[in-house]
Amino acid sequence: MAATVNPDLKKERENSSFDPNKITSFLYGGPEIVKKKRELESLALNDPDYQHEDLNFMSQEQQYETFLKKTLLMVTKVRELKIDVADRHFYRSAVIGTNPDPLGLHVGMFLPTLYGQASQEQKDKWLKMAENFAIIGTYAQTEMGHGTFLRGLETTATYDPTTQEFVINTPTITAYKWWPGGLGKTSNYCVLMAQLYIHGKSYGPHPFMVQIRSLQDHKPLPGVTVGDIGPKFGYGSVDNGFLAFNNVRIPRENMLMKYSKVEPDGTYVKPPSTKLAYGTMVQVRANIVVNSGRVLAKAVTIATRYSCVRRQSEMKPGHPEPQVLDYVTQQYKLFPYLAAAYAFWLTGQTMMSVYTTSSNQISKGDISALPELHALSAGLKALSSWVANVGMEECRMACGGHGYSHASGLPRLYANMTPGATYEGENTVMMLQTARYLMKSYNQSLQGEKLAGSVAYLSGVQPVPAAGRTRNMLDLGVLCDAYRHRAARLVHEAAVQLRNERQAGKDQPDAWNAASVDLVKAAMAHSQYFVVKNFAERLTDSTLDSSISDVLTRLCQLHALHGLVTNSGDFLEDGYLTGTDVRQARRHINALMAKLRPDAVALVDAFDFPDGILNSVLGRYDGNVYEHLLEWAKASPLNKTDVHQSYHKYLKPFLEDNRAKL
Ligand SMILES: CC(C)(COP(=O)(O)OP(=O)(O)OC[C@H]1O[C@@H](n2cnc3c(N)ncnc32)[C@H](O)[C@@H]1OP(=O)(O)O)[C@@H](O)C(=O)NCCC(=O)NCCSC(=O)CCCC(=O)O
Ligand SMILES: Cc1cc2nc3c(=O)[nH]c(=O)nc-3n(C[C@H](O)[C@H](O)[C@H](O)COP(=O)(O)OP(=O)(O)OC[C@H]3O[C@@H](n4cnc5c(N)ncnc54)[C@H](O)[C@@H]3O)c2cc1C
Repeated sequence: MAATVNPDLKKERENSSFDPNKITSFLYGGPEIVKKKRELESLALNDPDYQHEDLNFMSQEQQYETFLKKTLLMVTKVRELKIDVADRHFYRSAVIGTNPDPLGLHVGMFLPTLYGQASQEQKDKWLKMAENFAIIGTYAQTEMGHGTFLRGLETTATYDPTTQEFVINTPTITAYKWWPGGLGKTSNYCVLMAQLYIHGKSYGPHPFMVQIRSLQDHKPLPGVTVGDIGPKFGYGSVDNGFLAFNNVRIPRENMLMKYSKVEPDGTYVKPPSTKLAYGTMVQVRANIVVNSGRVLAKAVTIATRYSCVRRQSEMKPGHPEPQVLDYVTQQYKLFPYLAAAYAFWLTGQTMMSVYTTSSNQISKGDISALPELHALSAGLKALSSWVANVGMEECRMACGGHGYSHASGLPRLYANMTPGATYEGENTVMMLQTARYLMKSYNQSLQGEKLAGSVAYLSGVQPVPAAGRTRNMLDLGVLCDAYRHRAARLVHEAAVQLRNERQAGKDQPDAWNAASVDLVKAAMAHSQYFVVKNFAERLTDSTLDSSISDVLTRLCQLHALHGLVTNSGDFLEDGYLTGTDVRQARRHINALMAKLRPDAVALVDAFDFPDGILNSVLGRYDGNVYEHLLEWAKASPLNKTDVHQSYHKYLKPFLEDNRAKL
């Protein structure tokens, strides 16, 4: 086995213009954090207790069992090692890689819902148990018939004042809870979203704490039907489940009552906003923005390293085969996603800081930040997960045939991450939520109100510049202005279209539906402007070393220019940019790619994913791809014996029969 680094990758690293550690430090928030991250990762990756056969060689049942064992062990070890809460994600992501785990919903939604929606008494009662995994819960909201439309949920929680209980029921097949992670086999509790009924009146979806399995033998409690929904596109390591109730009674105190309340006599106390019950989803959407950046970073790390190791075809007659990354078309496949990975990594950080500030404000009772937080997180969640989806697939195809093998890590990455476009709010639906906020804000600005936050720019649409003006299309200020203009114009045009539909006689919902393609386009442009502006602003950080600010600036320019060229119609339509500007933009892209080429490997190294986390033969740090491909294939279950048992069962008699008939 080759112990040395592949010479092509070695040369790439020697020729880069900067030290990748500096960018790693920038991406993670300083050298101390990077040090901690690396320590925790190597602790997890070198722990023999976490080793197991490749998941790709396992059935769904084996994957679930392996991951259950592994995540339970992780919980115990995190406690023993006394890892700080703030650092746990480093350890966790090294243990689970890019696979979801059966406790993911407990940590990611069940606990956050208790923190965000439970009253103090309820926290006193359940938090200690939940935080210490004495109970395991999930977030059971989606039903077979309704995921998007929460007001359409059919599960009922009917208050019975005589016993001071809620009676939970699943009135139809479509009311079965369907999808919640960890529900199928793992959880014994859940936060259940159900329609609250009091004295025959409906109050809409509310969260309830419901025990579903016995703490003694893990059997479903009386009246509870629960199980696994079966194999999926990915997510083999998680037991997504179904759940139904038949007259299951829970105490009144089990409705999560931080905001809405039901008094013993059945009096309903309204929350300051009914949407506070949707708070956990907002948090997870903000997290998806962070994850999309990371996932894209993983995919481009794999494809970029491999493209330096892979040599193919003859570029110049008689010359050695070039590294495929030297083909400019290959650069055009990968570098825009390299730039997008950086863009979303940084957007994710800003999104999380907006989330933290706003949610602190909200939990103190000031809910004024809620609409902006919802609109921003919905739009960025949708944009980032869409780009990650397309990018992961582009990276897979850029690896040629080997990209299709599970050895590349890319099919599994894709299958596990693509639902980010669907769960936690289907992307089109999320863009329409952002559009709703944009339309409201736009109308407020028409009425002379001053707008703040991400929509402040809607207050004044910039005029189209005079013809003949030349621009420097590499100037980040010019690029931000162009994105800003496009967003403001598309918001304006969607608003005009809505108004025209109304004037043509449609009611508001029909007009909204008729204008919805343009509304999504406007929300997309708004979100893209946010990402480009955020990237450019981060580069103004005066502590940035010039060697890295130069290369990061190129990435930012490439990100903005690539988006501009691929959506050029939007910028040209009203004459804001000219054909010359777009032509210039295309030329700059080529020049930027040529400048980025020697830094490509260093730029992906800077994401600092150890091999154990990347889990890809093609993306290995040492580039020794071919010998490990062979080793990986040899470990495949079909190769455990030279002659497979099916030969004796089927092939042998078939061949013998055919030979006998000759
Ligand atoms: C689509 C909507 C937003 C529609 O809700 P609606 O009540 O019909 O609302 P509407 O009439 O369109 O708007 C009414 C109003 O509510 C606002 N709003 C809506 N959601 C929020 C929020 N979260 N925070 C703050 N405000 C919110 C809207 O902006 C509207 O405001 P407005 O009237 O315009 O002032 C909602 O139903 C929804 O959020 N659906 C998506 C469901 C979802 O995200 N499910 C996630 C399940 S858990 C999961 O998938 C976990 C996977 C994790 C994993 O496996 O890793
Ligand atoms: C891997 C995975 C894990 C999940 N985990 C959980 C979990 O832990 N807990 C949980 O509760 N749920 C979970 N879900 C469910 C998930 O949240 C829902 O699937 C998601 O919210 C989308 O809802 P839906 O399935 O009803 O899609 P639908 O709304 O039926 O979407 C179908 C199509 O209709 C369109 N559409 C729907 N409404 C509108 C509209 N108003 N305007 C325009 N177009 C519209 C959509 O854009 C989409 O194209 C999970 C799902 C997956 C795939």
